[in-house]
Amino acid sequence: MERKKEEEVGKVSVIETWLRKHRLVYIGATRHPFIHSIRDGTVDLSSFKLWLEQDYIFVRAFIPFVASVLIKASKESSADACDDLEVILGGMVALNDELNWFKKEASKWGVSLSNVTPKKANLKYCRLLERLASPEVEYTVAATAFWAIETVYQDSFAHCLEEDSNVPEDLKETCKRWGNDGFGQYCAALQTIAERCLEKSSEDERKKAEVVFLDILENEVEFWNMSQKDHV
Ligand SMILES: Cc1ncc(CO)c(N)n1
Repeated sequence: MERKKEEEVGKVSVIETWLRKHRLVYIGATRHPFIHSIRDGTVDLSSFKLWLEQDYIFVRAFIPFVASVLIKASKESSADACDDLEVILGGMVALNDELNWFKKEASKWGVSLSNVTPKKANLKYCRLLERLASPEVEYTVAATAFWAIETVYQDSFAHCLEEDSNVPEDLKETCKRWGNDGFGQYCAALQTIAERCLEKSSEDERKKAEVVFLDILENEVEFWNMSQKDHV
């Protein structure tokens, strides 16, 4: 039924196809037990603090990756890519706010960010970011990765803000940080960029982007696991 309708309306986007094909992995990354525990208010606070410390390190490593996407966007010559630069630059500005937010949030919880040792899953994810920042990685692949990384957080934390949730008052700020509508629109803009690139790209490039998409989802699952593991 659904398929027939799509044929009438037009073809399904590349990203939509992936989301269907890899639905279980995507759900694993965006509906993780750690996220459920924030959503229902049963979260273990030492897990939350551990996540906060580790995510601060991740975000610091994320910034040079986003800068690399910005550089790639600036070299795109096609006319339809001219707005990409502004969207990505907006993302960089938001990351500056985010770093300040981490510092504020850490002091609220009595967490020190100055001497955090990155855990294995975090190091692994940061190394993936480093590889993806390389000039050899095509803009399509990098833009897809960027979209996926932001979207996992957006989808996860927006889930925590749904009406039937029971997020503790002092964790609402965190959920809003990534779950708010503005961040949702930003992720939609990143999706538009990635999708446009994917539609124009070669089969080979599209395949590479799909592999990276899956790699990111798996790293996100491991990142959530890491936050819970030592504290269950
Ligand atoms: C692990 C991780 N993934 C995605 C984001 C989104 O910025 C983040 N802050 N941390």
